Amino acid sequence: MATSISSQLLESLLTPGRIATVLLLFTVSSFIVDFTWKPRYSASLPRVGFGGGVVGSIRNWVGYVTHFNRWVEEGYEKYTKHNRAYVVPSAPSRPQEVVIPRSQTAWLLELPDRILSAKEAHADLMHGDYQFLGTDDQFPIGALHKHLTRNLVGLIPAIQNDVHSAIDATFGADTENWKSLNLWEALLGIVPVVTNRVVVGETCKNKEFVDSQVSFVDALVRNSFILNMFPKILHPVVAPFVVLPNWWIWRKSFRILGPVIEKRLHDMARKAAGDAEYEAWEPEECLITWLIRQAQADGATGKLNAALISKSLLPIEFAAIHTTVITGHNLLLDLLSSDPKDKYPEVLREESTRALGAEGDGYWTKTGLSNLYRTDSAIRESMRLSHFATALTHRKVIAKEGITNAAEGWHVPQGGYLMLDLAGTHHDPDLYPEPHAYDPLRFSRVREEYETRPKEEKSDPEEALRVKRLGMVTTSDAYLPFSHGRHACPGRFFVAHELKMILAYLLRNYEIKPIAERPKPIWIGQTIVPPIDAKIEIRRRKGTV
Ligand code: HEM
Repeated sequence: MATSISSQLLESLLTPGRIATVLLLFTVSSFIVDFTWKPRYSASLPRVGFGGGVVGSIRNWVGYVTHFNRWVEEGYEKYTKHNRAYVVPSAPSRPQEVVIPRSQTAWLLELPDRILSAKEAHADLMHGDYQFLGTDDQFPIGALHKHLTRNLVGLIPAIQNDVHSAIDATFGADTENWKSLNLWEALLGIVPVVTNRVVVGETCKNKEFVDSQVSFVDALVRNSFILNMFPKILHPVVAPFVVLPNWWIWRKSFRILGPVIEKRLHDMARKAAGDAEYEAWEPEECLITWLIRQAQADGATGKLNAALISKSLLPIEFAAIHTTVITGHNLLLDLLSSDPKDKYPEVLREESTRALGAEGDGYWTKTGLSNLYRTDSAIRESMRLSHFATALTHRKVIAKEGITNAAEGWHVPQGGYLMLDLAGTHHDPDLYPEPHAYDPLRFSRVREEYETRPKEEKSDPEEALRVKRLGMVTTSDAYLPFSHGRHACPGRFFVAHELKMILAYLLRNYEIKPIAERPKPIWIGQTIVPPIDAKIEIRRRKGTV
């Protein structure tokens, strides 16, 4: 009798309508709990968006997807330009952010990590605690900061070979017929292979492995978007399910990479133990080796584990692959849709032919690549104009007491967020005349004009420094695609080499038709969805095969 009553009760409770109502109530109450947990900012800070309170917050969450850029544009004119901070709404699961004016960039970036954290901000944005399968991303980030740039010169020939073979395989050798190719897919055939040269060395030639890393990053971006739409309080329940594809992809890729790492661990251990057989042996320079070297140097034997090392590569694959693909995509779209009368692709082709000719043996050197002023400028200008996120510098307040800004007197409590507005800065006519035009020689003109001056007109050291700082890897408070300060992207020196070699090889070996109109991205919140349908028409130059 009791059993039949309880089963009747259960049946009546489990009607689809009731389940939907319960789920809806649960979600709404989770949003309310989330809302009450979010940090509150000083009332003295001005706001953009649809207003405060519960109704305003709900409108802001919905409006975030379509209105974020408009809010930041408005904030730039009203507040940033007048050296004032302001608050902009965020996605539902995230706290609102305080946008810091350019004049206070140094203040923001010089605060120590124990007060204002880049790590926590990155982890929250990408839900790294769930998505990177339980690894600490500071291990690979630290290793990359320390080892990448110092090993870059030695890696140039291998990177160049990878660039050439990946481009040949993607664009083909037909010198007669024009091929119409999807540019996004073409770049996905090139950039991940080349990028993986510094991550996994020779294994970058294993297509199945490289494809798995691209799938991992795709899953990461997708999951991040999904989780951003859930109240944070539900993440511990929802996230383990959302990130199941990450585990699956990692397991698949580990079948390929696991034996490579096991062997490297074995060989490096024998070398470190002074085994005579290994005296002349040197490990391949790549992140796998740098992680092992770092763990050996720190005496962190627990980190000398193949599974952990392979998981530690994942945050770097994320930081490196799509950022570079989008940047290359923007660069080619900007360049090919520039006015054909200016013949900019031809100008860059001529420059790289001249510079490579001076190298003698057909291989780039660091000096040769750094002499590509115009190519460097064309990339820097595209990164200025065609940014892929409204902001790329976010910091989270982790100090218990919060932070107080002395210049304006406002306070942000623990858990609050601060950001630098890249979009407004990059399009400010006071910093960049005609800011919405793609002017590929914007920076090289100044550098070249300076070089041609007689010696006596180059005696001002400040001016010399200012000119030198126009190269694409130099960050500043007015140029933020790689962010700025001590957490500025450590991969940017590699990216500069990679993109210059890609562009030089493409332009020297292929004809590409101009594009009549620059395909536009779609914005969702503060990031773009690139125009991934864009196509280019391309044909191998005669006499280059
Ligand atoms: C065009 C391509 C790239 C762009 C636009 C880019 C941009 C950025 C930005 C904006 C940051 C955030 C810094 C901050 O929070 O202040 C960053 C961090 C980082 N990037 Fe890149 N990146 C690119 C390529 C790469 C590559 C190829 C690698 C590795 C080979 C890499 C490794 C990293 C790492 C490890 C960090 C974290 C640094 C830290 O927290 O100290 N990036 N990048």
